[in-house]
Amino acid sequence: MTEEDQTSLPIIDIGPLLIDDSNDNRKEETALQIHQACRHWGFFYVKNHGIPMKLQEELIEFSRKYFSLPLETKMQISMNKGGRAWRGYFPVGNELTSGKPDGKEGLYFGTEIDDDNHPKIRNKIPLHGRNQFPPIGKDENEFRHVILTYMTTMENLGRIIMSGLARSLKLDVNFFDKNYFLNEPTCLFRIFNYPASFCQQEGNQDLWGVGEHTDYGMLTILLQDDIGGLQVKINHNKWIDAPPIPNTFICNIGDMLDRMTSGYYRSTPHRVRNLSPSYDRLSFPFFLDPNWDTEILPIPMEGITTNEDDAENRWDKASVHKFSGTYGEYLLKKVSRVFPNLAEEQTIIGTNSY
Ligand SMILES: O=C(O)CCC(=O)C(=O)O
Ligand SMILES: [Fe+2]
Repeated sequence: MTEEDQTSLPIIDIGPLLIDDSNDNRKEETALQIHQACRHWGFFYVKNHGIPMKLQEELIEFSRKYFSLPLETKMQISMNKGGRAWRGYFPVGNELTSGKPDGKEGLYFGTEIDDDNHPKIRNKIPLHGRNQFPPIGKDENEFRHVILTYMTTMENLGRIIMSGLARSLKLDVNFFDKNYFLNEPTCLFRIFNYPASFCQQEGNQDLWGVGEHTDYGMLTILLQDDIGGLQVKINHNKWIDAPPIPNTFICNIGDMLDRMTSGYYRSTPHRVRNLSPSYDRLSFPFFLDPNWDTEILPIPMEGITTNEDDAENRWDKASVHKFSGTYGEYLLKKVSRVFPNLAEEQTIIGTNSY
């Protein structure tokens, strides 16, 4: 099948990766499917992932309750109250993914660090710290508990998928843990609400819920509700839909994996537009990224033809193969650019060097 013929993303049964048995054949079969998906698409669905339906439903239900609150109530946990951790709520239009305001509002979370003596806090490292949780649920901690449980569950799932991805590259199954996560991956979690009919409104016709972009890190695991609107660019000008499929997650590889594999696995551009005239769309991307302090060096790819020549064709014209430094430095510059106002407040505006 040529790429032109393909109109839907593959669905991979990752059940074998979850089972700890000595028979590796089924794991290798899953790894082969991951290999094909990453080579052709950079995107795939996973099923048989083991994440309880109840947890997914609670997350969706509490989020819907929160976003339906009046703006001034939501602003009580706005991102600029979250200080250097850059956590909390941002209203529609505040994030500029591809230089233009996005038609979405959202909540930003990361690994919860509430110990002021933690080295990252003492050293005033941005994007680390306490979360701001919406006071939703029977008691004020109920949504908090669901979010933290979901994040832990996603981190575990992400590591399992990365073990399959390591197999798919003929690497040791713990390769990414040992070399890039170092027991402390950078985990970011976002909850987005794309208001109904935003992009159809007067003056908004050329805006997107999220404009074309690639993800910064290694692996994104996305839960979406049943509205749809995610589109994936499968070659230079062809976009296909990535519709919701019950009890699956969508995975996609980010720029760091593109860089580590010297372009063998590409990070694929995607974008979102909620076309529903009457229903808001919820989505829940979880980002499993390298350790903050790790330098992202390419993996030796023996016997594989790689391709680092990407800048000209990329959505941002910036090569992921030409920066030097740690993942934290890379991420900070990227995030500063999509939230310029916040970056100015924190005086951590990034340069345009990559
Ligand atoms: O909302 C979605 O479906 C995708 C969001 C996304 O692409 C992102 O946050 O990077
Ligand atoms: Fe994305």
